[in-house]
Amino acid sequence: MSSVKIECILPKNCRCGESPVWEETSDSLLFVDIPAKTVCRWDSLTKQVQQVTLDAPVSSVALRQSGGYVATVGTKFCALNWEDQSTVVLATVDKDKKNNRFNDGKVDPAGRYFAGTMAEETAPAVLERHQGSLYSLFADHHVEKYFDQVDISNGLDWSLDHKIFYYIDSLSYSVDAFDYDLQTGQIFNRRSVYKLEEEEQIPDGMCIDAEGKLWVACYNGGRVIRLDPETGKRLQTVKLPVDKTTSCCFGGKDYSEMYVTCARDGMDPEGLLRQPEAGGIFKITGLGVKGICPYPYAG
Ligand SMILES: O=C(O)[C@H](O)[C@@H](O)[C@H](O)[C@H](O)CO
Ligand SMILES: [Zn+2]
Repeated sequence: MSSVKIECILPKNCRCGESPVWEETSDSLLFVDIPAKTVCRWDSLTKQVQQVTLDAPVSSVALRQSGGYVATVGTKFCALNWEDQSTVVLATVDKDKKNNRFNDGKVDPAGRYFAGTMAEETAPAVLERHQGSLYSLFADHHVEKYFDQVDISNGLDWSLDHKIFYYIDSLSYSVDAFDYDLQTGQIFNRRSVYKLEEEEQIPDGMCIDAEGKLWVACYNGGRVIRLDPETGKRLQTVKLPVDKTTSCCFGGKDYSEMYVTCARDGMDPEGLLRQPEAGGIFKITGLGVKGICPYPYAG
């Protein structure tokens, strides 16, 4: 029986922490603070955090095969050079939707950078609906659009055999699956694999573990849940001392630790007194299951 331990490893006051990604080569955790327009890198050995501030909300970050990172910034897919803090725009989406921005993004096993958009929120989960779309940036920098009518494009990951794409549109309160063609990057046959229960609140970021089970961060639910996408059953709930848990990834030695981001925005003063670690980065150990390493963008 494993004993689960949860600790705040970085008291960060993120307004909306998101997109945790483990970088093995630097023993670091990358993440973003969306409204603060920052990409952060926490070195697990020195415990130091470095950050780069960009010129628009940055909603996800990913590794890049050729070095440095890629990030979704406003409605642009960008390359990010960490050393000189410069960005290069690789592609722009939603040009006709001035109030839109990207939200969560992740690289597929073939190196395509998937990310979806949403209308800018006036308050957490309050926004003009059906404005978002799901896209991916191929290695040659062309963009494909999969579908529109998305409310809040959020968590995404792929099955271990690369044949299924899992996706969350938060306001559907559902974790969905598509058949996935890794060769072409096409998706087919959408269906729901899990509907959130009321106390689980809003499904946000997601990652898969080495047993093919899904971990979903529940915004306002203060927890991550482990799901079996084959049976549609919840296998485990891990509660955190903060309500606005936004995303999760595996990292650390052998990907045996889970890192969780969360938000402060939308909390009232009383809530912030009760949950002073809101906006910090959390580490969960003792889960007894490992994750898999993140795929780097191929372009
Ligand atoms: O982190 C995200 O994905 C969004 O950008 C956030 O704003 C919240 O999570 C959302 O409001 C809850 O659905
Ligand atoms: Zn999210």
